[in-house]
Amino acid sequence: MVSDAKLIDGKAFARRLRHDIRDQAQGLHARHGVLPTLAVVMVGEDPASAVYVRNKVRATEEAGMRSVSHHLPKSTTQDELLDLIAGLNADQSVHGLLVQLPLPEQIDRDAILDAINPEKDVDGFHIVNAGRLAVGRQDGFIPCTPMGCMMLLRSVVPNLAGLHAVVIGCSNIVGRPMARLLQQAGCTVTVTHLKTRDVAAETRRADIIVVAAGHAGLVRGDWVKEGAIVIDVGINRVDTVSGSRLVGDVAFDEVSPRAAAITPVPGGVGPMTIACLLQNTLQAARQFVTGVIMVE
Ligand SMILES: Nc1nc(=O)c2c([nH]1)NC[C@@H]1CN(c3ccc(C(=O)N[C@@H](CCC(=O)O)C(=O)O)cc3)C=[N+]21
Ligand SMILES: [Mg+2]
Repeated sequence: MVSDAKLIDGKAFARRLRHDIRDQAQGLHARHGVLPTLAVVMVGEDPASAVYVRNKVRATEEAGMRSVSHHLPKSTTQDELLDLIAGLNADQSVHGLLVQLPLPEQIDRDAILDAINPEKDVDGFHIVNAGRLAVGRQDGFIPCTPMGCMMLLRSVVPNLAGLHAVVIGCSNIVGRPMARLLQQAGCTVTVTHLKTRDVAAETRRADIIVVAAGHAGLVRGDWVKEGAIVIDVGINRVDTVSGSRLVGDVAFDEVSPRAAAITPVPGGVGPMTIACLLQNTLQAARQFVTGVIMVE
């Protein structure tokens, strides 16, 4: 007899986390006079990006932190964007800095990401922070989505050591850093990607499945072992007769009866991504304070 999976409530988890962050941000401000500040840069008119940026700005302010946003036209040149980043890097009142992706095609994404001061790189996308994570150092910024996934996993299974985790997708933003974090937590990790011959054969053996493929309903019921934990990073807008709705990369109705625990979409990983961005912004402001104290 199968019982329904335990729903992992990312929205509630994120709300508690944002509340804790708010207290800590206030404490930092009271003790050191530093108001943690996040600069968000968006280029162009991608409607989904505009929604995410608005949500980030609102969450930052609700957590008692300051946000500065810069919205540049779609025609912005790479040099113009680099100039803006240089100014924000030099601005002592800005602790965290992110450039919303995707960028227009005339701009080289890696050149932009690598221009951000790594100590302000709250997305954790700079090559220095990717490198820190890759070699297991603890002093970098961890990308927000994988960080949020780890928190949700640990809320279900505090000790992940020895479990077999399968990550579907190997982007620099989710899959790769996710695999590294799982490995550091003691999991045996398999990463599947577009060239993998039989993804389902891998997921069927998994205790933990993290899917970030950007493919609605990819993970079917028979891909999942009874009692597995399933983390759905997918955000797919699909059209229905009554408008559009958001679905993940997991065929939720098929998978949830088999899984021990599963994240919904919406209300799972997405809200955690934003809460972890605030966590990283607080960390950036703390490190700024520590640096100032050491210089004094
Ligand atoms: N430099 C950069 N950093 C990012 O972190 C980044 C980015 N670029 N580009 C786009 C992706 C996407 N992303 C999401 C954040 C929150 C939700 C989120 O809150 N989702 C809600 C639903 C939101 C809705 O209803 O549309 C949920 O899943 O419950 C989703 C996706 C951050 N991204
Ligand atoms: Mg979600």
